[in-house]
Amino acid sequence: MKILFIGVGHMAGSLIKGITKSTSNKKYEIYINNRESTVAKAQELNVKPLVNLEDLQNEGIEVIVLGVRPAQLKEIAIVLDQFNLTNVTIVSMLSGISADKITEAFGRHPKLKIVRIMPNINADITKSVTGICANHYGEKSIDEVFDIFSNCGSVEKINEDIFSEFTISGGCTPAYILFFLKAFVDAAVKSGLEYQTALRTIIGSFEGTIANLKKSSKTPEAIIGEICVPNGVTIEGIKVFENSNLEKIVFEAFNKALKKDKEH
Ligand SMILES: NC(=O)C1=CN([C@@H]2O[C@H](COP(=O)(O)OP(=O)(O)OC[C@H]3O[C@@H](n4cnc5c(N)ncnc54)[C@H](OP(=O)(O)O)[C@@H]3O)[C@@H](O)[C@H]2O)C=CC1
Ligand SMILES: O=C(O)[C@@H]1CCC=N1
Repeated sequence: MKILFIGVGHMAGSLIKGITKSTSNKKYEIYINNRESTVAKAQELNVKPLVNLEDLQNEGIEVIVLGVRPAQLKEIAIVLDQFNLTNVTIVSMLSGISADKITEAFGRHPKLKIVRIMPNINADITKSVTGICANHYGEKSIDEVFDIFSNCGSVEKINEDIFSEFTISGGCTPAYILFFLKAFVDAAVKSGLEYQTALRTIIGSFEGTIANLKKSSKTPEAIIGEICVPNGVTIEGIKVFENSNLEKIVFEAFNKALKKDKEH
C-alpha cells in the first residue's frame, strides 16, 4: 500500500519512524511531501520523496495522511482538490478539525473518504495511543488505517463526538506528564541533587510506578496509600497537593485544552 504524508513535522515524523521501524513485511511504501525540504526529510527518514503533488496519481497513492497544522488545512486542500481522489483515503491528524470541516475544505469531493486519527508523540517508539474514527465514506477504509497506525502503538476506535476528549487524554497528556516530571527534577536539583542524577531518578521512578500500576489490579489510590506510611514522609507532600487543590488545577487545564479543541 502506498501512503503519502503531507506535512512532516514532529508528529508525522514520529509516526513514520514508528511505521518503518515495526513493519517487517514491507507492506507499506511511504512517500512524503514537506514543501522545500521534501528531499532532505525523505533522506533523513529513509522514505520516498514526492516533490510534485501532481505525481500522486501516477504513483498510485492510496492513502494521504495530512500532517500539517490545522490552520494549514485550507491551503493543502485547495491543492489536493484538483486531483481525482475517488480512490484515495484522506487521513487527518489535525486536532479539532471534524470530518465535515475537512469535506468542506475539499469542495470538489463531497464523498471524500476521511479517517481521523489522534496519535501522540510516542509513536516513534511504538508507544502511541492513537484514537481513530471515520466519516460515512471512510468507514470502508477504517480497518486498513487502523492497521497502519497499529505499527505505532495501540489504536482505539472512538466516536467522533468524543474525539476532542480523546485528544486531550491521549494527544496532549505526554506534554502534561513531562511538565509534572520536570517540576520534580527542578525541585530535586534545587534541593542539591546533581541534574543528571535527579533526571535519572525521577524518570526511573515514573517508569517503575507505571509498570507496577499496569501489572497490578490495584487502583492508583490504593498504591498511593501503600507508599504513604502513617506519620511518614510522603503524606506531607500529598497534603500540599490536596491543600493546593492539584486535582482542580488538572481539571481546569484539561478543560481549557478541551475548549480550544472544540473551538475550531
Ligand atoms: N505535536 C504533537 O504531539 C501532535 C500533533 N498532532 C497534529 O499533528 C499536526 C502537525 O503537528 P506538528 O507535527 O506538531 O507540527 P509541525 O509544525 O512540527 O509540522 C507541520 C509540518 O507541516 C509542514 N507543512 C506546512 N504546510 C505545508 C504544505 N503546504 N505542504 C507541505 N508541508 C507543509 C511544515 O513544514 P515547514 O517546516 O516548511 O513549515 C511542517 O514540517 C497538527 O495538525 C496537530 O494537531 C496530533 C497529535 C499530537
Ligand atoms: O497541541 C496540539 O494542538 C496538538 C494536538 C494534540 C497534541 N498536540
